[in-house]
Amino acid sequence: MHIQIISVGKLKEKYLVQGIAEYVKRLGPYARITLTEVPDEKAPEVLSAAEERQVVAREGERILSHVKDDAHVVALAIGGELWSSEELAAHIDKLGTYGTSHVVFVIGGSLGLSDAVLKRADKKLSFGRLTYPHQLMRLVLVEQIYRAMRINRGEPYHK
Ligand SMILES: C[S@@+](CC[C@H](N)C(=O)[O-])C[C@H]1O[C@@H](n2cnc3c(N)ncnc32)[C@H](O)[C@@H]1O
Repeated sequence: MHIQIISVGKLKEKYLVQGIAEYVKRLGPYARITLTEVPDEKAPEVLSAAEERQVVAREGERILSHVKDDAHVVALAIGGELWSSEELAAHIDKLGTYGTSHVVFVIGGSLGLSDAVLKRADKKLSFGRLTYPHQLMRLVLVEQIYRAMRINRGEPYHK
């Protein structure tokens, strides 16, 4: 299975770069993982609501330009469905069983995801009602994908 993670902005923090690289390495035997970073829209700190919508829409267009038509898209959204790790594992397993070979996880930028991206998403997944910084979210997500793969293979991992 090809798992692609699309996120907004260049990852800068060294500890996040290293943590993500570690989980991508661990995921090697389970799936092909690709990380796609789209540029964030440069904007002043203070924006009107209309300007914020424009920023999010532009970032959304960049995200969607990397989404293939046949890909199954899971958008990370605070208001999305709440799944356990086992439910995420079961979802990925089911996709593989029914022949989906390309799964895309999408993480928004600091202002979130556009309506167009949310509309394209096949699933909206919430990691709870807390707001995570978008760069940290990438590390949390790769760990959960790794956990899901271990669950699906029946392999031991931290409870
Ligand atoms: C800083 S958050 C954006 C906050 C923005 N106000 C919103 O409501 O989407 C950046 C991105 O990280 C992801 N994210 C942050 N917290 C999340 C959570 N609890 N569950 C799922 N995704 C989350 C989402 O993809 C979000 O677009």
